[in-house]
Amino acid sequence: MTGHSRGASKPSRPQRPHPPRRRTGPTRPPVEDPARLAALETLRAVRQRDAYANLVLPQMLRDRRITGRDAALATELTYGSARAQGLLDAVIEACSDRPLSEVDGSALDALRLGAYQLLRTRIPAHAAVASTVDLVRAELGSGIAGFVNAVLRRVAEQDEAAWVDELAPDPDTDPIGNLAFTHAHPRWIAQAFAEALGSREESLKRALEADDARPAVHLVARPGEVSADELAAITGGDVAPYSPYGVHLEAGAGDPGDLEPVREHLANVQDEGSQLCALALTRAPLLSGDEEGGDNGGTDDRWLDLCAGPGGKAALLAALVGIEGGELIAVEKAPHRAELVRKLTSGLPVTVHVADGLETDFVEGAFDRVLVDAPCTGLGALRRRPEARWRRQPADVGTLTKLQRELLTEALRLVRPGGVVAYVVCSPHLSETVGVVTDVARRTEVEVLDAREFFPGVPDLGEGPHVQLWPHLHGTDAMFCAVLRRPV
Ligand SMILES: C[S@@+](CC[C@H](N)C(=O)[O-])C[C@H]1O[C@@H](n2cnc3c(N)ncnc32)[C@H](O)[C@@H]1O
Repeated sequence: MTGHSRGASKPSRPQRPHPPRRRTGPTRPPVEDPARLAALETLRAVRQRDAYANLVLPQMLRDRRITGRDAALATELTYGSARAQGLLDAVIEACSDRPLSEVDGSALDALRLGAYQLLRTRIPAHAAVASTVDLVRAELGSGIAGFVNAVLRRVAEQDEAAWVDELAPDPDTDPIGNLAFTHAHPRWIAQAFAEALGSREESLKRALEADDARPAVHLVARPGEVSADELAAITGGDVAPYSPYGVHLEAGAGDPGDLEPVREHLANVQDEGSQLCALALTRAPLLSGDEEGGDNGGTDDRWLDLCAGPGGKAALLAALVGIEGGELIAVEKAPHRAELVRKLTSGLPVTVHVADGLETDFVEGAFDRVLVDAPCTGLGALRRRPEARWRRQPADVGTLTKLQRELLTEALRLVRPGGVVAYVVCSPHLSETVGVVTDVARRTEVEVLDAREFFPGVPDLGEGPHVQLWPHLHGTDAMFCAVLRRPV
């Protein structure tokens, strides 16, 4: 994250007349430090092989039998360091005698881990520096350990607020850049949020803050099997505010995959926003396709999920259509993700097709309701995918919007006259949301419904007709949902 400093030149190294602030605390931690080692190795996997921290770390913790406080510490340090990477890198670079591009990758992982502890945790500075340097010495040798020690000591000379003050773009001339830096987001993402929010700075600040916080885990109770009240009682969670099937668990409440209702397929892990978007598809009124049918709706028993993997929404939709004796067809292009759909929907009336949604054998008008939960940048779920914000690039948007438009157009061909299509993305980026829907609606004969009607009880839905959810307003991922009906 270079280019965040106020001037064109690199900021001069801070020269502190006073001794560092945080020099107290426990003595050096033991070299045996499974939590930090797991964090360091996960950060390395993320950097070297584009791994996902939230898949690598839980597996590593299980394999190494790291539990309790150590597991909590490893999780906090890994996800926190991955999330704050751009901010940490700017500080590290300001404290280093060489550009980041010349720093050994493994040393950089360790520096991020150390800087995160210094700037964003209550771990005493001495312990943060010493434990990181010990790891580096053991793994990379004394030479690099000396470099890491020197940089981290400089990082420790001031707190996060002071570093932000020194390194962030000027709030008067670049308010979005300043907020992006402060809340550890790439500038282009903060810009995309600002455009979706209508450029109100206070909203952007709240959106970025919420995006930077550790999210609660949400569960969905399987309709017809268990109620949200029962699921909340079993798991110790709270009934969700908007989804009738939702339950919120406390942030950091352990691995939800270990919960009995999840193991027994009575519940899945699913963000409440995803639940609401799937439910919106089921709530939109159909029109009859026959000439005399008026608005009695006609058939409503064949639903399609055109981009189903890994299957969260498919499971909810299938449970609901199954109650009325209908079925869900789930299409997924990636075979391994289609397998996840099969697992997640076992016992439900679902047929899974491994196919490209643009090239299926289905005849035109074969379905009553179609969900297009299109591949997207995922900018709406950054809080759940720690490293994603630094991996995504602005160029990804153009490739994705082309596919999104094609999938939505195909969904409108596959739905019957009078049937409905929900277009959903986990992103607030206007190109992926309003841009796609507006473009397709201009080329296709379609009725754009006011999607807000299908989110009953949910506040702050703006002027419509589409719905954009936000972490800071709704406690959900930033899901977007448009509902379109094919004219009869
Ligand atoms: C946003 S995810 C869907 C999430 C899913 N609906 C859920 O709730 O679990 C998009 C999925 O579309 C799949 N996909 C991408 N291109 C596709 C295509 N052309 N046809 C069908 N599926 C596709 C991706 O592999 C990915 O699994």
